[in-house]
Amino acid sequence: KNFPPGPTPVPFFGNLLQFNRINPLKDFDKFAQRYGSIYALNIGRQPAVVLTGQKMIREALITKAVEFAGRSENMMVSHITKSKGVIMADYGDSWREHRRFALTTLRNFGLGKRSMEQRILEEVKYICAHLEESAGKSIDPQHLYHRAASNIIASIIFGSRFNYQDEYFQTLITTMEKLTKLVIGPWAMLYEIAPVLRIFPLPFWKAFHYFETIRKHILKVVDEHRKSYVTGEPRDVIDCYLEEMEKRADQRTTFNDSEMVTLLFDLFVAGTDTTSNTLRTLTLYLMTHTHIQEQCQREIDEVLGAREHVTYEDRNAMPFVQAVIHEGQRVGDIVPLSVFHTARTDTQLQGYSIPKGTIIIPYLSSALREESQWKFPHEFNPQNFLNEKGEFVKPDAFMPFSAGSRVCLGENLARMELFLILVTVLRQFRLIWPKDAGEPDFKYIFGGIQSVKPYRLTVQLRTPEGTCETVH
Ligand code: HEM
Repeated sequence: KNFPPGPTPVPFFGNLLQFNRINPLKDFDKFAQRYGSIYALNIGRQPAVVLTGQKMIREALITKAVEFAGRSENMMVSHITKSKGVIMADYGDSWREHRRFALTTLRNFGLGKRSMEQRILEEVKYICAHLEESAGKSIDPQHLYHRAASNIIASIIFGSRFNYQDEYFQTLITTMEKLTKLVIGPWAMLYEIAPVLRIFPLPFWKAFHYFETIRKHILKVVDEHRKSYVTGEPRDVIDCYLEEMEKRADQRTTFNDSEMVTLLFDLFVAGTDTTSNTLRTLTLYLMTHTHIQEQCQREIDEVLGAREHVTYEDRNAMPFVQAVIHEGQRVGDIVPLSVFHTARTDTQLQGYSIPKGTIIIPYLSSALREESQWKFPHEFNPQNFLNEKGEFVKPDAFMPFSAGSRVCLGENLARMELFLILVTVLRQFRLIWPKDAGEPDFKYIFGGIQSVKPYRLTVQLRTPEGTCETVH
């Protein structure tokens, strides 16, 4: 009663068949035009509410943050992770304590001697070395960015980066990729809408097996850490977690090995494709908008001069580069439907009744290209983030990290990575759309984490002295 309006569902599938499987976002827009900024859907038998536009999303996720901060227990991924860790953990003590722990630890000073910035800059050297080797040839930057983003997380979690050919690293990454594909694919959907199928050996069983492989991999590293860690001298997130467990040993605590494994898994999964897909989108736009690329390079050269490294602090002196990165995130639209929330209690939104347990879908893309909020909603234009004085400004509708109490906890790390990687790469290389590559395609492959289609890139060293430090 008094539930928001929406398209009529059919038995078993709900409204799922009314969405285009290749790109359902147009259908989300179509329903918003018909029913307004809040409308109802059925995902199978599960009632859901879609929030469209920055005002509606903010009202639910910020003004009523606690009411809408739940997570569903009925998704395949929550069954695989047993709702532990952070991403799929329901609102409660364990989620709160682990979120707080992760946020504190990810801050610069939480990880011992090597700061976050140093860890990122170390990885940037490898990116540049790879690009330098490829100068003049055309390459697909997908793997390079993906491995770099995974390695930054690996260095934070495990204490060291991996050689790109390392067998352990390869297995971990490929198993995670296979698992991610399954949990956001059609088999997961079937698992969720037809529980009766769960007993049959269908491909979704593989997802549980993959998680088990990852769990064992991570536990092996945790055991090694247990033997070598020194209290008061944490090298990485694992050491910090072990220390926290020791501190809490006498109290009732939610900290234990299986929560730790899922938290590490969460950080790895959430921090890899998101950042690397954003870098791919930005690279594509910079290659094909050379005047914007050159303006970034002029600003970078002016601010850095002969200095060896960029620092994160430099962003304050680079409003244009900042605007370009934010614009890349806006058009990149990497997590279009956020991670679904649930209503934790019976509540109200815009005068409608939302019963406890309703799935809440924050349609983040709708805010990122909302016509009333942006000067140029449908084009790649850094002016969206610059005022008339050329200063950097961030409009309220910029919410690629979502908002409220569940807002992405890796936001600062992601922003630091994007800035340090992009500035270093642009300082040393010219990014060129290969002559024989035809017309660039800016269309997306839809997904829980969205990406542009694969493309090829050519790089050229900008100046003779702009070579990278050699790494072995
Ligand atoms: C450009 C990069 C990134 C984007 C666009 C992004 C976006 C998001 C979004 C939209 C959510 C869902 C928030 C919600 O439920 O409302 C999220 C959650 C999360 N992200 Fe990110 N993310 C990025 C990078 C990262 C990185 C680098 C990490 C880890 C180090 C990370 C860790 C997480 C975690 C743990 C959550 C779950 C938070 C919770 O449920 O309390 N993300 N992210």
